[in-house]
Amino acid sequence: MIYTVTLNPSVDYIVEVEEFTIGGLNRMKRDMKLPGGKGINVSRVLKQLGVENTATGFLGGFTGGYIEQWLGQEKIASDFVHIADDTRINIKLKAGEETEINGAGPEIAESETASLLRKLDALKQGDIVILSGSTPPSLGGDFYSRLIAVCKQKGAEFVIDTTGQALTDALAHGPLLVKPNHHELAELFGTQISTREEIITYGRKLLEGGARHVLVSMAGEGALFISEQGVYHAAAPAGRVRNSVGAGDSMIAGFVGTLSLTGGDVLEAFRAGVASGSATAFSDDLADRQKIEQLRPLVVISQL
Ligand SMILES: Nc1ncnc2c1ncn2[C@@H]1O[C@H](COP(=O)(O)OP(=O)(O)OP(=O)(O)O)[C@@H](O)[C@H]1O
Ligand SMILES: O=P(O)(O)OC[C@@]1(O)O[C@H](CO)[C@@H](O)[C@@H]1O
Repeated sequence: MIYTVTLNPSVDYIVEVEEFTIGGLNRMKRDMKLPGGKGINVSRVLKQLGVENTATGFLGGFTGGYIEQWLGQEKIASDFVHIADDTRINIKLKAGEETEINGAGPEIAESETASLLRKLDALKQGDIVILSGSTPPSLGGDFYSRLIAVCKQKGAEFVIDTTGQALTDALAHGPLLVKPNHHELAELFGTQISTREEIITYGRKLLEGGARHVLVSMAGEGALFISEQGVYHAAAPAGRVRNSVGAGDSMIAGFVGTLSLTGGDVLEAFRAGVASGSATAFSDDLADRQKIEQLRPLVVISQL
């Protein structure tokens, strides 16, 4: 079974204005309220790909209820800890460019933390746990380490999509996949990255640090895949970008879902990852199956 863990879900409030005036009254041209948070996005795209999975983490209040109901309508199995505080609302403002304002996240009580750890007790060998997104401040910086320890103890594989120290600490435990974008990769090493060669150099360091597979996404420039099998580039298919929120999560879903469906074909997984990321970038909501399948044959992979 594949599990996604979203410690800090969100209702993504996508707001489109013709022109944004700071300090003035802006009227929305269009708005959408979507379930969000990185692991939840991964779950929704996995479902589109026909990969059954269970979404877990913390949900609370009217916002948490909204997300749970949406997942239910899409027939995605969910097993969240219900918390007393409200799940956050993240604002995604579209005014030509995309501006994001993400909430810090709710207060999580110790008893709620203990409930999540108890749920993970059911993990077993062969399971894959996808740990994605930020951690609400009340959980403390090392919470992912505790979850990784449970995965290891149960013999489950894990994927981690987060930033900073939590990502660095996770490497030594052998994540199945890490997927920084090229800006996050540079930040992780406290450096500037301007060429493909530099991305490969720093991406290899993640592999040497313990990751089994490394994807470095580069938005419209596609992605690099770095693993023991070699280094590959995939160009992103061309299309009109509508909403790139969740493109990275879709890429993780495409990769992990296809790896699991094919029994380990990493290049097919890479292709599906890029197709899923781009399919989301070209959609208002996350990618659906039809769009992913349409783009899959258009992804050109070359070995470097
Ligand atoms: N403008 C775009 N055109 C085509 N494909 C895109 C575009 N933006 C994203 N993608 C696809 O999605 C993948 C992931 O995108 P990106 O590098 O933006 O990830 P990310 O920064 O983690 O995204 P996010 O945080 O918005 O979820 C890219 O490798 C590419 O395949
Ligand atoms: O604040 P975090 O947890 O880092 O990111 C949360 C978030 O920006 O990530 C998803 C897109 O990847 C959105 O659905 C959500 O709003």
